[in-house]
Amino acid sequence: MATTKAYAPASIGNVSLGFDILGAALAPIDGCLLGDWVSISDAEEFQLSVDGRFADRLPAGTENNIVTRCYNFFQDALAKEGKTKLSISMHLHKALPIGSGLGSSASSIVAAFYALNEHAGSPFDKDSLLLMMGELEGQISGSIHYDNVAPSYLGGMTLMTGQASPVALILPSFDDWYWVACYSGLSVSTAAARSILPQHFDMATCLTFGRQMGVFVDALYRGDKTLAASVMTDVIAEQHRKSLLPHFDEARDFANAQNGLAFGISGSGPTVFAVADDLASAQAIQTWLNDNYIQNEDGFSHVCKIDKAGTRVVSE
Ligand SMILES: Nc1ncnc2c1ncn2[C@@H]1O[C@H](COP(=O)(O)OP(=O)(O)O)[C@@H](O)[C@H]1O
Ligand SMILES: N[C@@H](CCOP(=O)(O)O)C(=O)O
Repeated sequence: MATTKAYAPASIGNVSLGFDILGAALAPIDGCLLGDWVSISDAEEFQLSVDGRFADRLPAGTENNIVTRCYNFFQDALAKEGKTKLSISMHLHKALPIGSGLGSSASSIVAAFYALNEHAGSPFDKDSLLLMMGELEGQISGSIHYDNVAPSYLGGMTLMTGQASPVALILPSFDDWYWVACYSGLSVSTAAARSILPQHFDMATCLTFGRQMGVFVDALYRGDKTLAASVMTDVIAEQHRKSLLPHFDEARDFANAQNGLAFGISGSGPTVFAVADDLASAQAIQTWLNDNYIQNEDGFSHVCKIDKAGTRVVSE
């Protein structure tokens, strides 16, 4: 029986400075897989089975799982192209907590579409698949944004173009940067965390947002780490969302005092991330976050590098 299994890494949406347009995929330095995986097998009838640490937090009912929606969307897309529909069953390994700010729904969506496309013999190109992924992410989080699906799919640090092709660009990143990601164990709904944001921003904020993005991309291409880190601040969402995150300001103060280069909310939180360019600082920040930011037994942290591979087929 033919089986296809795809893994899609966790991701940091926004990376502080790029609300909805910048994201980064994560690879823990201890080699563990931080992301969901989806496998597909030939079958007469569609079924979705689930397992994994956070499977029991998924909504009840196969039809309410985003993976089932991906399956239906993909089958319709095949039919529109005049191609034969798949006769399969799917399995989701749910490793990422829901509402964590680690791109949990995106990880399931990316792994599902990637596995479906591979299993079907790759009928859709990267941009077509990304547009499908963004559409499904939009259905679940309230509006289409690619800053989790694009890095999880393509790998690296990705910038959204707003164009149909290419949907996203992979930016250079610094190989010596460590990204400490700490999930507090609380759940913050992305849709709710989006609904508290203002719909309009003043001129000064818009100018800062644009300047920071431009400077950041230039600094990445020139390898200027100090300048790149100096513009990694969030003028859009952080001031509105940090009240949902107990100990956020103390965590930032500790990271800054520990040679941290940048600190912010991962996606819509409650995960926070800190960047350091030496392992000792990254580990000191991780220890503090473990002791002070984690709120319950669901919480965890990882010291990561950027995952440059993105989603990939993995063996059984
Ligand atoms: N496979 C899945 N993975 C994650 N969330 C799912 C999945 N299937 C359905 N959902 C639902 O989608 C919503 C995702 O919430 P959201 O806050 O966007 O999570 P995240 O920020 O972790 O991606 C939740 O209501 C969750 O129950
Ligand atoms: N740009 C989005 C990112 C949401 O990421 P998630 O991991 O919390 O789903 C936002 O900030 O709303």
